[in-house]
Amino acid sequence: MAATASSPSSSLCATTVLLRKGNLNGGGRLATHSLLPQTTVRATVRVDKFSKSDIIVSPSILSANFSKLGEQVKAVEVAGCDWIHVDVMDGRFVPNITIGPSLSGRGKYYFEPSVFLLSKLLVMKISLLQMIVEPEQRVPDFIKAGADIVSVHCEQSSTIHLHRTVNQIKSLGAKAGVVLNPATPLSAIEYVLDVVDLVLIMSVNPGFGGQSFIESQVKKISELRRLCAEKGVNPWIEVDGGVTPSNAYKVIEAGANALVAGSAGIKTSKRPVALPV
Ligand SMILES: O=C(CO)[C@H](O)[C@H](O)COP(=O)(O)O
Ligand SMILES: [Co+2]
Repeated sequence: MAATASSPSSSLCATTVLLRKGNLNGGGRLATHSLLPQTTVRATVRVDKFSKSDIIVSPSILSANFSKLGEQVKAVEVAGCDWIHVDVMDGRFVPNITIGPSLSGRGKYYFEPSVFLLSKLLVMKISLLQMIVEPEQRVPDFIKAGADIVSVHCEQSSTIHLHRTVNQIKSLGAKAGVVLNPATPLSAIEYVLDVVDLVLIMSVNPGFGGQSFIESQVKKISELRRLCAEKGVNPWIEVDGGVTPSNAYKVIEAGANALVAGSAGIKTSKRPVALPV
């Protein structure tokens, strides 16, 4: 896909409007999120409609201007992006802190950036990456808030019981992903490869947008693709960090079919644009 966003049409943040509507309508949209079966249907059906032979571009909100978050994510959706990438960082597993599910009763306050707010605003799928210690503690809240795909790091300093956490995510109705830091070998996830929906290769050291792509990860992507073929499984293979229009071909050739685009996907100083593939 290759698309350019149009400028958000309303001067009033669309997020605010949607959340007001939700509240004015007796909170019906809020109630949906407290009912697990509806959340389950939403997450699985929404993600399953995508073909793994297409390339998904997933802009990362880490590169957005958070004071204009609603406008900027809406613009990338209008541009034709299908998934939005949300990094949850706790300042412990990675040296940065981002957003939570919702700190104020599921979007009660319109100014609070949260996963709930994004899910109310967007039709786009929310692909959530938990770069935190003990992600299992937060899985239910993020799924209730509207995450369609929940990915957790495989490193022991984040997720102690990876297989259990993957099953937890799936049992709550979302797609489950596992994430590897650049230094982590594929052997760390081999034993969950038959149960995950997505494997994400970090191609920068996680924490910040705008870093340079670590070239050694291309080989890791092709090894992962080969390992999946050997095992007869076909998870999404996603790459995150330093992916740009000039190196996207390398990771696609290596076998990736989902690309996170931070600084290449959302520019804070200009009108947001989608990464051409
Ligand atoms: O996980 C991340 C950094 O840790 C983010 O997804 C980040 O937004 C990627 O940004 P860029 O494409 O600019 O490298
Ligand atoms: Co990310």
